Amino acid sequence: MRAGFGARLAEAVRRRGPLCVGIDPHPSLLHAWELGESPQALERFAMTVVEALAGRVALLKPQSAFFEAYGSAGIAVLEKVITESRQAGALVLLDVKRGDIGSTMAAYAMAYLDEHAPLAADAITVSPYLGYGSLAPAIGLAEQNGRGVFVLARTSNPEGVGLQQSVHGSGDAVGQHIVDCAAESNLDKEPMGHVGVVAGATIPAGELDFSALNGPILAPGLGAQGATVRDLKALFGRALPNVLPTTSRDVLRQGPAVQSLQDAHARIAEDINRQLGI
Ligand SMILES: O=c1ccn([C@@H]2O[C@H](COP(=O)(O)O)[C@@H](O)[C@H]2O)c(=O)[nH]1
Repeated sequence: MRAGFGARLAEAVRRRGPLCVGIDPHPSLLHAWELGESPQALERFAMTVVEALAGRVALLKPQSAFFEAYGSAGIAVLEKVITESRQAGALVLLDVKRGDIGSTMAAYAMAYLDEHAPLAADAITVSPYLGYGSLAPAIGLAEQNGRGVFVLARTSNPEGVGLQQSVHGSGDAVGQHIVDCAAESNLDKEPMGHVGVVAGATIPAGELDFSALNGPILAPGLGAQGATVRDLKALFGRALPNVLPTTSRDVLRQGPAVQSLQDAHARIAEDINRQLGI
């Protein structure tokens, strides 16, 4: 039986470091790489990133939207990205941000977290807007299969502030409430649980308390969205060992040469290690 996602992630980060790289085939990047826009271009782009980084990073994060845009041909490329990244030793966090009523959530769970699903990833992102409880089928199936989920708590985009800082019925801000719900799911799990949260690297320091989380924190927003490695230190404090700093465009812009992608990853990873000691 596969070990729990928390244990698998902790081991991967110990070996390869915490920096997660996103595979976001923006049309503008496909053009910058002189590939044009087609399913073949999508495949060339995505598989170049896999070739460059799947043997080096703990976690790759394909952004599903950019693959879905090409219909079934794009989904076929996404399947290949997931399979080959995992074969090269990277864990795959599929950024699909799914969320629905429980019975439909169960179908999403089967699509991405079941052993035999063509798009099965090591973890997926999920949205708690229909209530944290509605995510139970995904949280349950993930645990059963040694996989994980990352729940949006406080996103990196400026539009998220009003909703995520508003006060929930519990009396806490919505973002903090989600962190606390995830903490409950992770209670007593060693070395940490399989329910992570997403907290943007762009949010103000001190807004969220992660002390009880006992799970991973995905921190997007580095680089293209303006956050710096230095921001992470103030923002996450003692929770830093659980943080997975994440960047997509900052690395992808350096392509198409495999070596340039690897150099960009190494530069940011070194900066994280030097400044944060993680
Ligand atoms: O709060 C969030 C949640 C997810 N994302 C995703 O991460 C990447 C960021 O890409 P960059 O090029 O490094 O800006 C992208 O796929 C987003 O959908 C996020 O940015 N913020």
